[in-house]
Amino acid sequence: MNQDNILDLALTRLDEAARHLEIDSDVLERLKYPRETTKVRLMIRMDDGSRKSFLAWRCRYDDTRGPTKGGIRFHPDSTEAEVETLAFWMTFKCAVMNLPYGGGKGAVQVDPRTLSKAELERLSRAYVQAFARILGPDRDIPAPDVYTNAMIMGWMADEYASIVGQSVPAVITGKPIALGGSLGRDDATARGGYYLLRHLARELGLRERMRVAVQGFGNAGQFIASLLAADGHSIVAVSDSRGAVHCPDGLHIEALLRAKTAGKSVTSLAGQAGVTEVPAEDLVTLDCDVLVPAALENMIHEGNARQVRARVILELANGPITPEADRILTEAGALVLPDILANAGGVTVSYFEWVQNRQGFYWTVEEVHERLKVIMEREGRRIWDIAQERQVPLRTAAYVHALSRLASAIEAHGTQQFFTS
Ligand SMILES: NC(=O)c1ccc[n+]([C@@H]2O[C@H](COP(=O)([O-])OP(=O)(O)OC[C@H]3O[C@@H](n4cnc5c(N)ncnc54)[C@H](O)[C@@H]3O)[C@@H](O)[C@H]2O)c1
Repeated sequence: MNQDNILDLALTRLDEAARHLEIDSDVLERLKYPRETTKVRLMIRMDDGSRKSFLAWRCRYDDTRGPTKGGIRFHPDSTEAEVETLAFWMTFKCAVMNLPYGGGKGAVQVDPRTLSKAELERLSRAYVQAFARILGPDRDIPAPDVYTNAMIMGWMADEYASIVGQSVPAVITGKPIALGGSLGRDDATARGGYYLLRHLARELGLRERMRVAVQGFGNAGQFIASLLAADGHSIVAVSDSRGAVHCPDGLHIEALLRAKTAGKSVTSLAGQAGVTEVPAEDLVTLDCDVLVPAALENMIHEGNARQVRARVILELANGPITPEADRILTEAGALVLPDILANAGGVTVSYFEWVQNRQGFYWTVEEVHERLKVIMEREGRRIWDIAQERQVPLRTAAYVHALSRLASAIEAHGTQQFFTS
């Protein structure tokens, strides 16, 4: 995702939502641009004694509803435009879920697989040193994203504590449990999507035993497959970067998980009873009731959208459907549960972690699940109702819902009408 116009493309969602609401022009002026994007060059010592530099960014897109919140990605293709687009999405995701946060995002342009563990630690600490004046539990709160994890968050929290001279666990979420992480954070994204799907199953016209295809068998993909399989649904296909496997009677999830734990591809199951290997790109076109994109951006595009046979798509990945593909799917009658709602379970449990850190009082996993369920069902229902009332796709309804919350917060500071009347 490194085209220069990706933020412009993302902003078309804002314009579309604005057409359904009567909002002050101040609101759009505020939301059309990121509040601040800081770019730095991080310099670290490599294991061989040399020094190497890496570009890094932190964007705080909008903080009207609270401190900015969003992950840090370590990826060789990261760009400033991508960071700003992801921060824009976070602004809307937090508003959809009514979390008291604005949206932010960060990135380092690096392939972390080329670094040793010690170099990775130095890079993570250098990121916090560079951005410490922007970060803070009431200012900007990072979390993991692509190729960053709980250990990296632990190093970052530790570095922040040394800079400010005290432990401040609420400055970063997605930490290891031993350092103040929340129970239930590991499967939160998938679990949120699972609660949403279960809650709206009747309205979505889903049958009691669904056939599900999952694209991307990583964190989000493995957990959603396990949760749905445990309820008796059939996972008919899964894919990873190396290929896909298909079994119309349902794949054996435990065997797939074992293969991944052993470092093998899902395709290693091919050849077992009824299991065939198919090219990874064919997964989205297979016959199923629910398609779950849980890999990367732009996987469903103009070139394959017409072949999608699923009637319901649960977007666990961020931005897996291009705007053209979205139009094709909507015209064909597919129902897309959009990313800013469907994968918001992750940031919601991050919010729970921040709350627990600030209270110094920790919840059981059952409490985390119950609170997540309540929020997913409440906001999912509201978005379903908006879509029905206004006869718009669920994605537009989610943006309308978020924009009305953002507009109320921005307008509460006084609108043009207030100052001129
Ligand atoms: N993990 C979270 O909490 C979280 C929260 C919100 C959104 N998301 C989004 O969900 C998506 C997946 O995140 P994750 O944390 O599960 O990442 P991950 O790295 O654990 O898993 C990604 C999976 O996608 C597979 N993949 C890569 N290219 C593929 C291809 N061409 N075809 C099929 N599979 C391919 C990889 O092999 C891997 O199995 C991303 O878009 C991420 O932004 C994740």
